[in-house]
Amino acid sequence: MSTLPPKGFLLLEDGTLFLGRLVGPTAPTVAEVVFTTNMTGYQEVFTDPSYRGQTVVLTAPQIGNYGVNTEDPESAKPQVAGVVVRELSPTYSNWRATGGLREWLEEHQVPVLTEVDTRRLTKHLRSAGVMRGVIGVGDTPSREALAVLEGCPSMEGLDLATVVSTREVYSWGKPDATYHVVAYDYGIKRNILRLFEAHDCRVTVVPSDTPADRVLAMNPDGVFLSNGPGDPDAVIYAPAAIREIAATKTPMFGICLGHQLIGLSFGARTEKMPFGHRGGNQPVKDLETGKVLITSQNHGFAVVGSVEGVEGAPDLAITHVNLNDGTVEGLRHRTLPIFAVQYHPEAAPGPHDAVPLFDRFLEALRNRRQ
Ligand SMILES: NC(=O)CC[C@H](N)C(=O)O
Repeated sequence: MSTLPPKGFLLLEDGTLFLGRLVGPTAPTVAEVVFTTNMTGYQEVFTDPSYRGQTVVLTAPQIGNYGVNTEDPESAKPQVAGVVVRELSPTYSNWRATGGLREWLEEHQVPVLTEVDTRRLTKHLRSAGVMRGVIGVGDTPSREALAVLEGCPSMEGLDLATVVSTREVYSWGKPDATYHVVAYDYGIKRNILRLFEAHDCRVTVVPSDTPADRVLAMNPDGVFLSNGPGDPDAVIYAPAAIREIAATKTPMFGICLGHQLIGLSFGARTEKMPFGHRGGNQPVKDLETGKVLITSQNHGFAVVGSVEGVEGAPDLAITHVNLNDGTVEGLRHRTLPIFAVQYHPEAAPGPHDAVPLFDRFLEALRNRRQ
């Protein structure tokens, strides 16, 4: 018989308190509290480095029923600060499972606040905006928890990409692949690397602050700018390197944080969104074909612009917009072989509607060789 976990709480910075039961470490854990509407793919969400510095609320009412496995992680370990759920499944069943979610999160010391009214919490974050929150043990926040909450920096202005990036250069894919891509790692997800491999590319993954001349010396067919956590505007060294590579007409492709950095490199601004887009069913319109894609997303910042264009960046054209709120979801350079999307064509988790974008990048690599 397992004993009931102790009582626990989530206190938001606006004073709203949510009660539940706490599984895992009991020391106060503070982070930005965001919600995702993904129904499945919790292991991919928890291991996505873009979630660094965030506590994730899952709107799906039961999490963990298919366990965890060794194939789905998007990085070596969970990256989230904390997890908030309605129900943490007490059991799991799946042919791929190698263990339970609860045990896996406990092993990695990630606190889970369970038995929370996640519907009320999500509605609150939707109307008040995402904000910092502290998870702790008991049903009244201790003075220590309040102090920790007070000391938590805002996500705005925070460079987390540099923190999660690889320290060393490494290779992915078959050495005899046709194309060579250099990927800037701002918090890269493994499924992006798997998809490059499946598209006949070998990838050299480099630290986020690698100078442009070092990247160009690797003689890449194309350069990829990865997803990643934190405020894009705080990755201050990235735009200069991106502009230097762009000037050589090397094809470039950016996803999520990479998309935002391309925007910033050519004069655009980024801004924090009220509650972001996180989930597997965000409708995006491709303005060039008129087609609507259902996309996987995870971002809290966006490039400022609309269907009319990107503010401050006349060299960039808008290629995609979000149909829920009209925000910018895709960009391309008007004269250079550079394009980027705010959403996640690599899915993991989520729909595969946008996977053909990898073919588009491949086409740019092919064209360059001709
Ligand atoms: N998934 C990502 O790359 C997220 C980008 C950025 N950290 C944001 O929140 O908007």
